Amino acid sequence: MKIVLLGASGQLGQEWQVFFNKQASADHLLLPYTSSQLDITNEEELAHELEQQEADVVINCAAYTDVDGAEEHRDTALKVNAEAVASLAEICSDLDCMLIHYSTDYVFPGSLDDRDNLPGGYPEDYPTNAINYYGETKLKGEEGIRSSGCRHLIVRVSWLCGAYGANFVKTMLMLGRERDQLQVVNDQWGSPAFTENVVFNTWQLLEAGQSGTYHITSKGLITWYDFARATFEAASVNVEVQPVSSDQFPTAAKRPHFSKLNTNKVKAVAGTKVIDWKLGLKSMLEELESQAKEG
Ligand SMILES: NC(=O)C1=CN([C@@H]2O[C@H](COP(=O)(O)OP(=O)(O)OC[C@H]3O[C@@H](n4cnc5c(N)ncnc54)[C@H](OP(=O)(O)O)[C@@H]3O)[C@@H](O)[C@H]2O)C=CC1
Ligand SMILES: Cc1cn([C@H]2C[C@H](O)[C@@H](COP(=O)(O)OP(=O)(O)O[C@H]3O[C@@H](C)C(=O)[C@@H](O)[C@H]3O)O2)c(=O)[nH]c1=O
Repeated sequence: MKIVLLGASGQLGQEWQVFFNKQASADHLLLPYTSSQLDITNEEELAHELEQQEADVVINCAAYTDVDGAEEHRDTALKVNAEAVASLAEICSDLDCMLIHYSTDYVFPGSLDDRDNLPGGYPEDYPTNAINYYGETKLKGEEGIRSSGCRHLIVRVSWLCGAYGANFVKTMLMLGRERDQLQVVNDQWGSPAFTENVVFNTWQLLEAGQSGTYHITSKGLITWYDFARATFEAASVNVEVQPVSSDQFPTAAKRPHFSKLNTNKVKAVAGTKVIDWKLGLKSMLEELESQAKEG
């Protein structure tokens, strides 16, 4: 199976490469492209490259992920997350290639009422209404894929964290080591998805011949404050963490009060594993520690 990986230098892109390196199977050939090797907004180049490669599967990890930045740099966010994704889907449809694409919890409205009414989280078919511009662009990307008619898996993840690239856990560890005190919001609820588990489960979905939209995240419901506290405890970082409300931590883009994704659909597919968030955090921190030891 020939697999093209787009956005290869991001956190999920790097995790896919680690996964294939560990698998080392002669049955799978992974062709990773960083943004400088292939810019997905360059439609002509994208079509040319995919035609040349005759891939069976394209995994799209490329995205504009700066949530606050998207409010200001609207054109870029729209181009990368929506227009380029729609073109990619058309190309995949023409080439009869399977497209695996990632989307976000921020496609949902994220109200506190939803937290009370949906204790298990948003199911895949719950009506979308994006919370911010990044979420809007990601939603348009999803719609572009569905209307292209290409064979696809759209995997929505939330609060993505892993040992490679930038994420909340790594930001907290950096800030926690620099400062004596931090303020972290305690009125936004959700659950982290860990890159290693996301890649594993996506692969299970592909191997099981699944298509359509799936949610992948961990078990549990926590706030960012809980997540920060647990990170410092597990990594033995001594910093005072103050819980604050969203109003006390203003950001350019609005964040949801609730963005838990329901994982019943993925859980029903044989071979998948939905892990507890504490276990995901532990194994991520272990991986970071072993990277630090290796220097
Ligand atoms: N991070 C998170 O918390 C969440 C992420 N997601 C989704 O998961 C997916 C993976 O996210 P994640 O790995 O964290 O993202 P990252 O920001 O870590 O990586 C995104 C990658 O996309 C690349 N990229 C950006 N623009 C282009 C372009 N025009 N052409 C080609 N590549 C480009 C970037 O390249 P470069 O580094 O050179 O800019 C980067 O390597 C995305 O679809 C994201 O929307 C969903 C929910 C949560
Ligand atoms: C750094 C920091 C953040 N926060 C808050 C801001 C925000 O509400 C929350 C998380 O901050 P981040 O900047 O990591 O979060 P954010 O960029 O919103 O993360 C999102 O990324 C995109 C790509 C997604 O798709 C989402 O699923 C989600 O993971 O924590 C604090 O309260 N204190 C802090 O010191």
